[in-house]
Amino acid sequence: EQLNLRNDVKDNAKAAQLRSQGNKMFHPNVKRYIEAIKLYNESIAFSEKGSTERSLAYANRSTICLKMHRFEDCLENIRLARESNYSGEKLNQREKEVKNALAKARNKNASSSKVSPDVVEEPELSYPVKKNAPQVANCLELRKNEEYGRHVVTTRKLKVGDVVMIERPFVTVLKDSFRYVRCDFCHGERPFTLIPCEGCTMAMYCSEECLSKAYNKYHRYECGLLRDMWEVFEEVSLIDIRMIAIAITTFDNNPEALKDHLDALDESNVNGFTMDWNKATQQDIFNTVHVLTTNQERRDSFFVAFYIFNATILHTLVLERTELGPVCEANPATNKILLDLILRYEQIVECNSKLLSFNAYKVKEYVAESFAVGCYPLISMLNHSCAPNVQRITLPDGRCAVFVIRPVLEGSQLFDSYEADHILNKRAMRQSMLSFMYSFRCTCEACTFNYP
Ligand SMILES: C[S@@+](CC[C@H](N)C(=O)[O-])C[C@H]1O[C@@H](n2cnc3c(N)ncnc32)[C@H](O)[C@@H]1O
Repeated sequence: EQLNLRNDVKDNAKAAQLRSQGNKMFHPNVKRYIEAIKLYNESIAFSEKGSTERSLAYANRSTICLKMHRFEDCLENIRLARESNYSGEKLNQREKEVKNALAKARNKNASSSKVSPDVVEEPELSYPVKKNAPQVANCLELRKNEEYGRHVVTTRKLKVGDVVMIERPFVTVLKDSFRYVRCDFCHGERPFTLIPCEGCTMAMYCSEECLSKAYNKYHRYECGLLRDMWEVFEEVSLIDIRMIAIAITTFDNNPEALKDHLDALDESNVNGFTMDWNKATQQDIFNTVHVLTTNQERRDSFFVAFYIFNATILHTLVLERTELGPVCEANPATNKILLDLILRYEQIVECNSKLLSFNAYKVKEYVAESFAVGCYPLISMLNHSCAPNVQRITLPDGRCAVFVIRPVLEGSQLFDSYEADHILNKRAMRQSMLSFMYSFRCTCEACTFNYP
């Protein structure tokens, strides 16, 4: 009650309010079209299916598309508005206008010899791949010791610019500011044509295909919880619930099968560097995430209590609002495993999640802007240094490439930076952040010699 938890429901009045805010941004004296599009999208997400509000928001979005010469997108919005029972005449005129403009643009393109498609160069691994793990160069090995736990070592000398890992994320969640700009499933930037989930106000998709893939892969278990979880705990809890959802769908939506699998799993035998990814099932891949470090034994009891508190709320909501409720009620052992997993993944996310970023152009310089948070099974094996020798770069499709940024000697460990590079942060601040979030005291060269 104190957290003011409530079901996420469509709300046409709120949709109308958001659309009118969008209209203010669209006004000829303001012309902040992207802000307007975001507000129209939020209005679409809040509106009920087939409602006047939804049709008006699509119609307004079509106006912006026309203004921005996005003719195909404009036609798509006209189609969506009509599908939502748009009743006015305005769209007929707009459709004519846009079809003419489109025909002209096509004629112009046909007569122009200059066709310059955007060619994006994709990085490739700089060395032959591991036979069992094509996402990793064959010179990388996973080792384990007292000081660092599991860590990644190179068996050959590496030079600056080498690419040694390119990995797909196991799970990702959009950051708030991109919720009404990017597809919640593929994260493609499609603000002009997003369509909403009909069950919640938090997820929009670039296509029916992504909507249905997301639903089957995880959204059916998170749909009713996302808004509350986001309002109370922000992104971390959203990845947590998404990981639980993926775990359950991986076992054919059967939590009992997941429980049996976990009961039989020997965690000490799971090693993503030696596993055969060419033949790996979804369950094998799930195992590599399930065994990521939680640091639970190193955490202060205050934090463990905090995680338990969060997990209890999430668990209660899952029981109340998803189809897992009756299953858990009938089987206390499954209920317990669900709570254990929520608590475990909350902590896994805390110390293993990475930002997915793109290069944004802001006031005369490019800066890395993060649009999502994700978890990568093998990249999670990289330990931290405030003077790292590798750097992660997000590729357009969400894969993460690991580049060497300082020469690395044969037999040395690869070190990533957990957003605590000595160039950007003072030692005291880095150390307190690392100890708070990752439960270790950093003894890297930058900390030892107090690099400026
Ligand atoms: C993303 S995991 C890295 C892999 C981890 N060593 C393992 O065994 O799973 C992050 C955790 O590794 C440990 N870690 C990372 N960098 C470290 C370092 N420089 N020194 C000691 N421990 C470190 C901390 O426990 C941290 O929370």
